Amino acid sequence: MQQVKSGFENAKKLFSLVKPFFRERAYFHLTCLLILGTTQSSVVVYLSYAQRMLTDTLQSKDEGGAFQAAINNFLYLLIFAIPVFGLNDFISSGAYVSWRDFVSKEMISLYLRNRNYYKMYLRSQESGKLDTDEIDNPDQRICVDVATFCRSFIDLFMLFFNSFVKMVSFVAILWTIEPWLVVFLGLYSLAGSSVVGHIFGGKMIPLQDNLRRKEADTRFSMVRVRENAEAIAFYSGEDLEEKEILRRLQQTMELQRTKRGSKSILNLFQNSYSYLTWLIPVLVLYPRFFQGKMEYGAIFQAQIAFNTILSSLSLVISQFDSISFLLGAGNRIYQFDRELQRIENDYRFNDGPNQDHVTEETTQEGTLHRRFAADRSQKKDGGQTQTDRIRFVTSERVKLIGVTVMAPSSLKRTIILSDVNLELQGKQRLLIVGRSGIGKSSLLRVLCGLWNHGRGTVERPELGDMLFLPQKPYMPIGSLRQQLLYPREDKNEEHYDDQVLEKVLERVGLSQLVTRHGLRTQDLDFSKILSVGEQQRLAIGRVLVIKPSVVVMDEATSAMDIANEKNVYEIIGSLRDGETSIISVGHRKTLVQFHTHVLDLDRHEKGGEALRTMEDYLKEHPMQQ
Ligand SMILES: Nc1ncnc2c1ncn2[C@@H]1O[C@H](COP(=O)(O)OP(=O)(O)OP(=O)(O)O)[C@@H](O)[C@H]1O
Repeated sequence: MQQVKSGFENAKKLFSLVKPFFRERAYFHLTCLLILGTTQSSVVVYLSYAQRMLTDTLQSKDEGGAFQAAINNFLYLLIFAIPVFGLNDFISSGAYVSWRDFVSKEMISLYLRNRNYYKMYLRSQESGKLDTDEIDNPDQRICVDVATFCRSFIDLFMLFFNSFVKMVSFVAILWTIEPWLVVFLGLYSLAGSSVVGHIFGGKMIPLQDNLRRKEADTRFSMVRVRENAEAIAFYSGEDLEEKEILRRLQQTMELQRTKRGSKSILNLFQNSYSYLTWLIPVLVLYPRFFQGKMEYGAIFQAQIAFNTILSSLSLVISQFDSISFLLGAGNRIYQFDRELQRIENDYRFNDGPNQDHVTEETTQEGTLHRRFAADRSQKKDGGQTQTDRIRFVTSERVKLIGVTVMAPSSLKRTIILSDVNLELQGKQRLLIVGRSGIGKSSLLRVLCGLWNHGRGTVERPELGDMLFLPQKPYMPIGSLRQQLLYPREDKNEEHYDDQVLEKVLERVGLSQLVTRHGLRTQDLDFSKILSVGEQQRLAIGRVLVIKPSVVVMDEATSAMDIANEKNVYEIIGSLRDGETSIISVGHRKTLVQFHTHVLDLDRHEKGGEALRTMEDYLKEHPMQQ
C-alpha cells in the first residue's frame, strides 16, 4: 500500500513538472515523438514478419522460388528502417533542447524575481548552514538537475511509448499463435514489477537524490577554493581545504558504493527475471512443430513476440535504475520549485518592498504612497500575536518612525534594534555610529528593503532613486562600461556615451583603467583585477552615473586613502546641486567632517537621544575630531 502511495506521489510530482510545458510549445514536439515512435515500432513488427518469411523459405529450401522475394522484402524494409531509426536522436534532442530551455528560463526567472534568491539565502542563514536542509545547491538544481530530468524523461518516454506500440502489435501476433503465452507474460511481469518496486523502490530513489546532493556539495567546495584562491593562499590553507574536499568526496563515494551494492542485486534480479523465461515459447510450441502442425517461422516469430512483450511489460524492472535517476532529479527540481513558489506566495501576502504587488494610496498631502500588503498583516509568531512587518512608504525624504528591527530568521526573531526614530532633510548627511554588532548594517538593510521583519514605518524614496554601496562592492563579470552602469543595463548608448563614462572614471581617479582594459572589453572579472580601494572608487562612479537622491554607504570608503575618501564625499555632495542625502556607516574618524548629523546607536541603547547634530556629538566625543 505504501509503495502504491509513493508511486502515486511520484507520478503527481512528475505531472506537475511536465504540465507547464504543455501550456507552452510541447504539442509540436510531442506529435513528432509519437509519429516517430509509432513508425519505428511498426518497422520492428514488419521486420519480424520479414524474418519469419525468410526463415520459412530457408527451411523449405526455396521451394516455390520465394527466397529471392524474401531477401528483397527484407532489404526494402532495411532501406526504410535505417533513416527512421537515425531520426531518433534528431527529434528527441529537439524536444529536449526546447523543454530544457523552457524549464531553465522559468526557474531562473522565478529564482531572481522579487529577490527570491536573497530570501532563500536568508533561510540558509537561519540554519547556519551553507544551504537549507531541503534546498541545497540551487545552481545545480537549475543547471544540472533540469538537464538530467528533461533528457531522462524524454528518453524514457520514447522507450515506454515505443514498447507499448510494439507490445500491442506483438500481443496480437502471439495471441494468434498461443494465447496462454500472453496471459502468462501479463501475470509474470505484474509479479516482477511488484517485487522490484517493493524491494528497491524505497531505497534507490532517495539514494539517487542524496547522491546528487553530495556530488553538488563536492563541486561547490571546489568552486569556493577557486573563488577564494588568494585568501586561501595567504593563509596557506591548502591542506585544510584538501581535507574538506576529500571529506565531501568520501561521502559521495560511500553513497556510490551503497548504490553499487543495491544495483548489483537489482541486476541479478533483472537477469534472472528475463533469462528464466527464454525457453518457454519453444517448450510450449515444440509438440505442434514436431507434429507438423506449425512452421518453424511461426515458432521463430513467437519467440520474437514473446521476448518483445516481456521486455515491454518489464520495462519498469529493466529501467529501474534510469527511473530512479529521473525521479531523483525530478524530486530535487520539484522541491526547489515548491520552495520558490512558497517564497513567492509569502512575498505576495506578507513581504512588500517591491512595486508589483503593492497597493497604492494617496496621502492627504497628495503624495503617492505605496502600502504593502504586509503592513496590514497580523501574524502569530512564537506564540505571540504581533505586527511583525515594517511598513514602507514612498516619500521624498528618509524618515524612520518607531522602527524596531528583527533578524530575518523565522526560527528565532531576535530584536536587533528597537524604536529608532530619525528624520533626514535634503542636504543633511547622516553618520551612523555604534559598537561592532550593534545593528548599523541591519538598519541599512531595512532602509533598502532587504529586511522587513519588525515594527514601525520607514519612509524613503523609491528604491530606484537610492543607491546602496557596501564595503565590498559587487563587480559583475563584464566590461568597464558595465561596471559603471550596474545595476542598469548597458543599452542606452546616447545617455551614457563613452566620453561621459570616461569623465566619470577621471573624477574618481580611475582614468588609467580605460587605457589598461578599454571601456568595452567584455568578460573581465574586475573583482580579481582591481584593488579593494579601486573597486570602491569604481562603485562611487556608479553614483555619478545614476545620480540617486539618497546614497547609503556601509563602510564604502574603508579601503581608500584619506585624499580619495575626501574626493568621494565632495563628488557625492555636489550631485543634484548638493541635494543628495548621504547616510554612512563607518568607524573611521575621518568620516566625521563629511556629515552634519550622527545617529549614535550606543547612546540609543542606553536610552538617550540617538539623533544629534555633529556639533553636539563632537562636544561629547572631542577625540573624534
Ligand atoms: N541574518 C541574520 N540573522 C540573525 N542575526 C543576524 C543576521 N545578520 C546579522 N545578525 C546579527 O545582528 C547583529 C547586528 O549585525 P550588524 O551587521 O547590523 O552589525 P554592525 O553594527 O553593522 O556591526 P559591524 O560594525 O561589525 O559591521 C549582530 O549581532 C549579527 O550577528
